[in-house]
Amino acid sequence: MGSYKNTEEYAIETTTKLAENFSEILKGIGENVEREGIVKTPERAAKAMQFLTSGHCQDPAGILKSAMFAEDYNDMVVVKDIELYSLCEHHILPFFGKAHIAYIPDGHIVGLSKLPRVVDVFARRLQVQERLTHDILECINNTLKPKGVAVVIEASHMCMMMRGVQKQNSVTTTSGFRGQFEKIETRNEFLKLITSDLS
Ligand SMILES: Nc1nc2c(ncn2[C@@H]2O[C@H](COP(=O)(O)OP(=O)(O)OP(=O)(O)O)[C@@H](O)[C@H]2O)c(=O)[nH]1
Ligand SMILES: [Zn+2]
Repeated sequence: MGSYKNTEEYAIETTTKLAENFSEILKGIGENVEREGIVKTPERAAKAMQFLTSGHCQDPAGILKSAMFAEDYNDMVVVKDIELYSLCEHHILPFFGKAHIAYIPDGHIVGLSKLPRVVDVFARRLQVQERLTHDILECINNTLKPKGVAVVIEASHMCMMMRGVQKQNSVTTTSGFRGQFEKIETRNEFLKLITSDLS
């Protein structure tokens, strides 16, 4: 009997192995792993890590393909302010912020919710912000095959805030553009829409 409601979502052998390792980490930082507050922490941390990296075994192209609809709409579709939480692969600390996505259909539109789902699949991996941006961009480009696609991510990195250089207010922006968004007017229209309140 698991003590967490999401137990069935995780491979139990992996949870067990990770929990053993987290227990060693706790000992390594001088904790008493028997004390009441943290006796279940190795298992909790294991499940949290499994959740935060669960995108490694999900199929983002399949998510898009599950809701593509033939539609004769040829203008820009923008979904902005998609919140994201990922882990930097250097320190395994969170980076978090917003993704903005646009595409121009070429015969097919995609269910709107699928774009944030694709963001989550790629964010729930060990990442760098640049690769996360390109993963999302290429997935949409190769699967939906639109006339153009654009992705902008703005994020803050805990490894630059809590430790290291300790800068609390820096925001990193990454972007990628394909197809019609490589034209400056189309790109500018998208950038204007994501910075306005009217998109
Ligand atoms: N380009 C890029 N760098 C990242 C990202 N996340 C973290 N980093 C950086 O990865 C780098 C790793 O540099 P190292 O010098 O090997 O690590 P470090 O000694 O912990 O570096 P400091 O963070 O400067 O203390 C750091 O400059 C981090 O800021 C990311 O998404 N993209
Ligand atoms: Zn980092």
